[in-house]
Amino acid sequence: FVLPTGKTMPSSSNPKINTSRETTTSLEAALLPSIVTKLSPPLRNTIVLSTAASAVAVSIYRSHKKKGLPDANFSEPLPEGNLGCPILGNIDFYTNQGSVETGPGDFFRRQAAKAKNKNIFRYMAFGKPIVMVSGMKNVKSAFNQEFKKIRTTSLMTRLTDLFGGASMLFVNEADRHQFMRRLVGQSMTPDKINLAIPALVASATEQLDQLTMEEPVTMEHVCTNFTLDVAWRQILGLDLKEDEIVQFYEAVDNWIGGIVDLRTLLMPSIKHTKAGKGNAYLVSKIERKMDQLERDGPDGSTMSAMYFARDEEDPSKCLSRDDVISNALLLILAGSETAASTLTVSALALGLHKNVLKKLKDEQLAMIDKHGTEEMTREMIEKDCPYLDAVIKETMRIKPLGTTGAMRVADETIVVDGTQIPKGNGVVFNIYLTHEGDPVVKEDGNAHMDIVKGFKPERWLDDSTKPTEYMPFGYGPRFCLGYNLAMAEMKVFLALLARRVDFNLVNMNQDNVTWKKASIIPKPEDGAVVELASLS
Ligand code: HEM
Repeated sequence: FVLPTGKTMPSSSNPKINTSRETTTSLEAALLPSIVTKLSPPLRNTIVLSTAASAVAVSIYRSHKKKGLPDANFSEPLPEGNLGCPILGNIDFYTNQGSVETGPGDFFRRQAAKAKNKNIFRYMAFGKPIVMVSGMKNVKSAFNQEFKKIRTTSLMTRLTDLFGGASMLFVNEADRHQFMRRLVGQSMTPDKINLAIPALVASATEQLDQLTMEEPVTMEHVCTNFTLDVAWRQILGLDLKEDEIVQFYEAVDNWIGGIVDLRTLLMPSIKHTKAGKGNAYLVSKIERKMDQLERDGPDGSTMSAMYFARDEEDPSKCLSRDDVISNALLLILAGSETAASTLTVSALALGLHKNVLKKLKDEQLAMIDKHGTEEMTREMIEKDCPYLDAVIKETMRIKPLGTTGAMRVADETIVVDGTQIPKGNGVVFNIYLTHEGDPVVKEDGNAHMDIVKGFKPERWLDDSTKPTEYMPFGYGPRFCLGYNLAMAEMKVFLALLARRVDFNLVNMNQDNVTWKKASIIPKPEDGAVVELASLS
């Protein structure tokens, strides 16, 4: 918008221009009404700049308004929902995402509470109207269109940069996505998980051995260290020395911290952010591991299974180095924080409900009676620990993913629950709102979603009380690929925890549970600080 002032046009080049005002150029003269050209340069520039800025604002406003319009080819109405400011959208999406009362995702719960149909409503963020879909019927209807009419979007390119853009999460072609899932999935079959159980037991034991009765223990740290241990040992197959382990933890922490921090998305370049540096560290570790695998051949790690995987449909096909890097990053991100947070919430729930901890311990004692202390296989955990399974399911029912899964965009207009989601709109699911609507568990004032009043693992042990509106691992073609590993990892940890310790919460009690405002899966505000009452 800066005007080229101070230059004199030669009068011969355009005789019509009044050259008596030295600072008037042909461009200005052509663009401005003659009265404006007679004004002094500062005033003239102010008017021109304001006019230009207003024109740009009006054009952005109009284009955003257009984005919120229905598809005229469809008769269904748009879902309800206030899109906020036409340019910035719902400001509190950025400023008021979570609350200490319920954790992340509070923005969506407030929006849902305002809508008549809380299972489908609109909001606006990142300059795009987004439709939030909840309830299994609606989720199935929308997300069965994955790859056909909706796809994940690189709307937030910063995120794809941080994730590794070649991972399966950002692949939008059905065949290529299936190919990646087949190959990466070869490392996650029940048989492979069974082989990984000793490594999971070793990782859990390593963390539990460090517990002490001398001072309070923050369970979030213990659970995070456990899942990170699984990440470097089992997923990446690294052999880290003590000081390198600390470096690894820090890198993952900075990297994931950047992904959940909206400010990272606004940076012009992520390279020099903490998140970018964490990402670069991990990529270098993965690169070196691939060199080692190439040199020394396969080992028992998830990385090795991915690196050497051949497609059973066409054995000449394998994952490229970039594919392996991006998917290894995805596994660390998808697998570490999610499982660590869920375990931390389980620890909180066990501290709040000592009767549940007692039942869990009794089940483990029976397991020891039957199999001894040394042996643990996937089959044993599956067959002999129904209560352990119920505790984890109940934790994930009450505190699933706080916000949404990956953002999708509608490539074509789709119809869900009698409303239209116009082409170009964002589409996301909400797991919390889906669980909240379950008819079997619905109780007065939604107490069933309260970790104090509603945490009842027993509901999972009887078919008549089992929730059916339940999707903690997502839905459809993108259903969590790490489901088997996640369940095994969490079960091994909680089984060993219940065998070895009894504990009391230090800061929280039945009247006082608070949550961190921002995280992928909700976490107690203090990280579940406990005092050990016994340790073996
Ligand atoms: C408590 C633990 C976990 C929870 C709650 C969880 C939840 C989810 C959810 C909700 C999705 C679907 C996202 C979407 O559709 O937008 C997903 C996808 C995925 N998860 Fe998990 N997950 C967990 C653990 C893991 C683990 C341990 C791994 C692997 C090490 C893993 C790997 C993946 C992958 C690769 C995808 C993407 C699949 C695709 O795009 O096809 N997850 N997970």
